[in-house]
Amino acid sequence: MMSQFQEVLKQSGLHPKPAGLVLQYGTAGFRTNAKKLDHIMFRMGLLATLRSRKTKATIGVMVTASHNPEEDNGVKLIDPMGEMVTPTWEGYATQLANAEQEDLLTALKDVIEKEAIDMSQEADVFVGKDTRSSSASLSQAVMDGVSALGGHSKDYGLVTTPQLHYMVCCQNTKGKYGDATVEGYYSKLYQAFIQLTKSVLNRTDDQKHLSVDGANGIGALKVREMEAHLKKELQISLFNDGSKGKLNHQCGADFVKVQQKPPTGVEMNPGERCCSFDGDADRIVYYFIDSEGQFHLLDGDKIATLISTFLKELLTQAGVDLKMGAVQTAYANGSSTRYLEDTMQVIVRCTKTGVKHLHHAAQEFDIGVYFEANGHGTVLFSKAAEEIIQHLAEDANINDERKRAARMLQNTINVINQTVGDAIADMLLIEAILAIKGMTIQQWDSIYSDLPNRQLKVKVADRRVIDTADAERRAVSPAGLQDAIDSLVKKYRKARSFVRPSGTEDVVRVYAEAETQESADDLAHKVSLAVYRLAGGVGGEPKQLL
Ligand SMILES: CC(=O)N[C@H]1[C@@H](OP(=O)(O)O)O[C@H](CO)[C@@H](O)[C@@H]1O
Ligand SMILES: [Mg+2]
Repeated sequence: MMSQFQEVLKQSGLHPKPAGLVLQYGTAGFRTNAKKLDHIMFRMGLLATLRSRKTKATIGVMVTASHNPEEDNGVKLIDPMGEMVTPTWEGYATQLANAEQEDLLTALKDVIEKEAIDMSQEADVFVGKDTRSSSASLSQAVMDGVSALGGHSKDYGLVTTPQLHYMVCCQNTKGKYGDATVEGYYSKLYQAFIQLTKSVLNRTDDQKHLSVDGANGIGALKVREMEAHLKKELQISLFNDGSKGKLNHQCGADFVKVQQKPPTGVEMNPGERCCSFDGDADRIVYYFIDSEGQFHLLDGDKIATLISTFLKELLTQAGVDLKMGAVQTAYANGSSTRYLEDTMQVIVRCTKTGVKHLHHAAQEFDIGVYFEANGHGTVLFSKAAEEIIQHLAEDANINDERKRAARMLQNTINVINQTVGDAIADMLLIEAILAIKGMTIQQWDSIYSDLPNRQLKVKVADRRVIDTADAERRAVSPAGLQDAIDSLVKKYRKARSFVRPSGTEDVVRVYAEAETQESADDLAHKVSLAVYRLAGGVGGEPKQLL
């Protein structure tokens, strides 16, 4: 044990912390300019090793900054079942990250003591990285941290974030969830996809075709890898594959969602289905242009609706009574919530932003469909629900329709990545649903109409002055801000607006929706001004959108 600490001391000198630098484990781990992250990575290697000893299971560490610029990087920890690391340990991550060089051992020993960790336990850590130029050396720093504390690391190299979550879950369930290899991942997903679509006759090449914007990131590489398996049942045209463009630059799911326009680098013909991944392939959005050249976005809300409709129909056909719910955040378009609740009669929950909150809420249902509006989401099936479905699929005494539906539910379970939102898995499920329902993207889009909306950012001196309640839908501080928002919202029809400090960027986010785009833009702008004035805005006043 003594020698482990000496090793940490020695090794940490090679990954020194810049004095005074303070970073926080936020919504999606640590995320900032890559140059500031070497010590963080080393220390997260240390922490993952402790977490592995504590849980007696394999822990994952993913090096990525998702949709953020190529110059940035980040790191997130994955718990044994493939879920985000538990909040207490996020706190340890922050403590460890911010300990000055000379205090590192004390901070480390503090965690060991608080958690009563047996340092003689084995420790295993799976490490993955995205395609950023800084990712190679940063993931090496993670592995240096693991080995300094006597843990074993396995380097998966270039993988998507959801692939690494999947590996961790497979490993800790001893293969019950699948094989902990990239090959195992593809084979599980594509077999389920082929099973789902095999009964659909006469699909034309047009129906099988999908354009994918890989955001010049890891998702593009992985789509290429998987393509061969799909046996032409899905014919992908891949754009922004990383061969020339810059990661996430004018492309990718976040760009398309926030800008509400097509990415650069994608050839689009009217009516053709297109989708965009983000930089670590845990988000997906769909879109198309119509014959008038107008752009239509099908975001996480539309995806959640499509999947919920499909599952509800299958449950009815299979004749099983399982409690299904949908989980959204305040960013969900009001029309989607109304459609799910009123038309589909599905229970809808609203949580704070951040996948861990949605994931947690979705676990309350037999079948929980959760999606952030930005396209991050998946479906969770309770163990009981999986068992009921499996029994039904194998039951010799039920009619063909019920059996067919039960088998489809089974294949849906297999195609989806239940550990975390997964662009590739979600894409396969969506493509299968559209094929089975014989639906075009236009038909999908017309299930309900989005309310026009706008997202803006405001820079303030300290975004922590904004405190929110009611799943971030109301600002409780600073004084007067919520009143100001309320009186602005009243001036527009079908309007809603809220503000919250971002957990990944040093900004306050403003969201507004209303009956017309002009009203949504105007409301978002006026709320931005209120934030600027009441919450310590810096730089120039927010300008009216042109
Ligand atoms: C409005 C929005 O899209 N916010 C995103 C963004 O979080 P912020 O806390 O809003 O910066 O990044 C998170 C991590 O990727 C994602 O979970 C979340 O949905
Ligand atoms: Mg991402």
